[in-house]
Amino acid sequence: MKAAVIVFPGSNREGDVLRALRQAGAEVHTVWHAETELPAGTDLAVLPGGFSYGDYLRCGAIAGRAAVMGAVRAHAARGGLVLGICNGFQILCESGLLPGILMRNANLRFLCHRQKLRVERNDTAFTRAYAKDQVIDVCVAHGEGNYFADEETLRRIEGEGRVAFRYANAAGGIVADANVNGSLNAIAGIYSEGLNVLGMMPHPENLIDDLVGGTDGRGLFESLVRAA
Ligand SMILES: NC(=O)CC[C@H](N)C(=O)O
Repeated sequence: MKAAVIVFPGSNREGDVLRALRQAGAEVHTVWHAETELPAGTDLAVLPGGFSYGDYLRCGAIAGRAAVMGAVRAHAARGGLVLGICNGFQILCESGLLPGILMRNANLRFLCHRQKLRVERNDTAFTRAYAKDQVIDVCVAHGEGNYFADEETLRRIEGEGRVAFRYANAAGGIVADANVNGSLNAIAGIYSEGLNVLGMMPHPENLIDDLVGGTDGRGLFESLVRAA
């Protein structure tokens, strides 16, 4: 599997996601935001976490209009896989590749801690290595992760089974206490209509090694390598 990790000025998780992809067996290339093409034969484009363009305007707003996004959009339109994590999710929403928007966390604080997620479905390229409704441990690290969409969009996303992950408690319960940033319907990640684009706020790439606290994040990268 060939993956292209896009780097913007201010990205800071590109090394983490590169390591997670390599560990799962992918061939990984980094691509600077000013490029207008992805490496030939790219299966997966990854928008990593960070603070692209210093989070000016809104997180991801400037990166969403970067030159490389034309190539990412074309890749997605061909059915190619795209993964956006945290700032990457914000960029996907800002570029129109995914519906809705990420607002300031409800408590107006930057959140940085471990968090449980419920895997809503396991029949996509991103989640085959997990069980449906499995509760996984991930890390959250964001100031603007409060997912919002208008009523009709939300109904469509839910109706089409496009919620990938929800913030949950350890038993998989979707409860107010677990919804750390106030997202609508506790949404932590969503798919595109074709299920080939995934944007998610938490960081699975930061739990891929027992040495740093766990390996629940590995399944996502293993699923992608298997799918490709
Ligand atoms: N870790 C990240 O990608 C952070 C995303 C963004 N800068 C925020 O604070 O919301």
